[in-house]
Amino acid sequence: MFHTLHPVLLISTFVVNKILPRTAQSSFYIVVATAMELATEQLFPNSINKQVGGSNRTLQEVLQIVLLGFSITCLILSGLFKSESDTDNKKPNNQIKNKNLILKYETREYKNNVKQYQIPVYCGKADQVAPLSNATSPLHLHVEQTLKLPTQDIYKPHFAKLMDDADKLSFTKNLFHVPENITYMCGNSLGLQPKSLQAMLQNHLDKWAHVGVKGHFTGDYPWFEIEDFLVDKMARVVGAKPIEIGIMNTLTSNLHSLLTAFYNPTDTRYKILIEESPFPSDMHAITSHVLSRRINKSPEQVVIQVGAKPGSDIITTQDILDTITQFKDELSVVMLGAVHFMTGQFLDLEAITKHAHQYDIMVGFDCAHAAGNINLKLHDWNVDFACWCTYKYLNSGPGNIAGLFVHERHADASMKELPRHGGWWGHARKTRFTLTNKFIPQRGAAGFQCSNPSVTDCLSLLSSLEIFDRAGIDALREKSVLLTDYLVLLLKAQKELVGEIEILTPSDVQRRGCQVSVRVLKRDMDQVNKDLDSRGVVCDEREPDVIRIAPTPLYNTFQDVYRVVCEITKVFSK
Ligand SMILES: Cc1ncc(COP(=O)(O)O)c(C=O)c1O
Ligand SMILES: Nc1ccccc1C(=O)C[C@H](N)C(=O)O
Repeated sequence: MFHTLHPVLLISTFVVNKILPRTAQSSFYIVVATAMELATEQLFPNSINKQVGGSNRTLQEVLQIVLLGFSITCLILSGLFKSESDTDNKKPNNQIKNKNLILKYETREYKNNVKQYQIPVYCGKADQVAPLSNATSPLHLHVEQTLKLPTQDIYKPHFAKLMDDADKLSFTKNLFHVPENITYMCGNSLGLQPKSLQAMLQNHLDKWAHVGVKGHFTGDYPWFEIEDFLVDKMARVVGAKPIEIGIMNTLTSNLHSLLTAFYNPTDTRYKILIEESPFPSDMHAITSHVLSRRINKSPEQVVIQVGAKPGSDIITTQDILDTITQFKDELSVVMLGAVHFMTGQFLDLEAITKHAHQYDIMVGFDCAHAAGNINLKLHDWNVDFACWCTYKYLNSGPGNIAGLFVHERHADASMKELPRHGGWWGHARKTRFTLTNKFIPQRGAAGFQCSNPSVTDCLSLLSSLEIFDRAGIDALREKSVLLTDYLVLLLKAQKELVGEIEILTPSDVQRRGCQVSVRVLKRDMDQVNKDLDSRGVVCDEREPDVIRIAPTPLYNTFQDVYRVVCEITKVFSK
């Protein structure tokens, strides 16, 4: 049928079908047909009613038949050329369009964040779709779907305010003392003070002043069971069951207790795997165990380290798994930093644990930079043990009491299976005061306690955990992903920063928390940090050349992030 049609008819039909929605096309052809009939009447007024040739039809009737045929042909053809506007009406839900932009989404599951995000896989003008280079982030999705803005607005100054206005968690900032005239981005080192703490501590001091020793068993928070007020809340923050949580000591001393229990060197299995540049305290703890156990091996023979490939700062999961496989018969324990203090890389705890368990290797993590930062699932990921401090993202104050996790499956282990540093607070509560000399540990992580905890420490932690309960760790993580995504996006967009800085932290949101580590390439890092400080931006630095910036969802805003990037840009523009 095609080859009999006039090319003009084909082209005009194609154009009309591309431009008009189907509903408008039929009206268009009827108008064209009527216009042609009217034009014939005007041009040939004398011939219009005459009979054509030998037939008994007038010219007008013949014209009407021809034009009707023309309209029907055009309508048939319209089915062959799909209109852009028609696809708009039946828009598949993985595609978003506005006047200038077409974005196509692909659903990706972020198992560690639980949530499913749709990631834009290409972006461009409707007729020249191009791969999207830097729009692979949940922030873009949030913008398109929640704020209904074109993604290019992300770089405009009013955007940060729009994000803050849309933030369901904006109420939490006011629950903290935020230093005046400062943009504080240092929750990775020390969290801010909850406003509720002062009254809590004052009540505690008043109670102590008024009732003395009776305070152990009286008042709102009887000191004898003070940790009970924290355990459930802490369990929710790190994805654990209450039986798996201990509130005690400090991070490094908890790591020592856990190594005593879980590091069980034998003649053949005595090695410990740790990352190449761990926080020094972790390495000190491990090497001191090698010496104190008198296992007749040097730390060099015991400690295996896995690092990033040359030229990279990031350790690949595959390299960790391969190292475990390589030393599978000699490894006793894998002990890694869940979020690396320097690079901000978040390891795949679940994959590492699963892999090591195949070879009966115990797996533990230092969660100093992960607790309160990432919505951990320590129970579900089957981690054997973990420890963390509470003064960073958990805002309990400098040097405060720490957390410890021991998986439920070890809850009833005997002292022989999991030796614990005995102490009366870890002893079964009912007989704690019978002063028996036989140590019977409490079930679960509580059995790792030694001494009665500092009540001021516990209340300090409680004031922050109450805020976590109000906000919810999943919602906080969701905001954190957007905040940090925004920071990275803005940093990458500043032409003044090109060649001046390099971002170390993984770009994949699954593999990082809120912290972004930036390497200062040409300038003196210490001077850069001082300049930021003088401009009211508080970050921190790690030798030799890294600045750490941690937008913290509890008290940082999108406007804070915008301001920090402006100040960083000014420092590097000098
Ligand atoms: C990863 C890591 N591990 C261990 C520590 C030491 O913690 P603490 O002094 O509370 O024992 C820190 C920070 O101080 C840390 O960042
Ligand atoms: N507790 C401190 C006391 C003084 C100075 C720093 C700290 C830190 O916590 C540093 C942090 N652990 C880090 O990731 O570098």
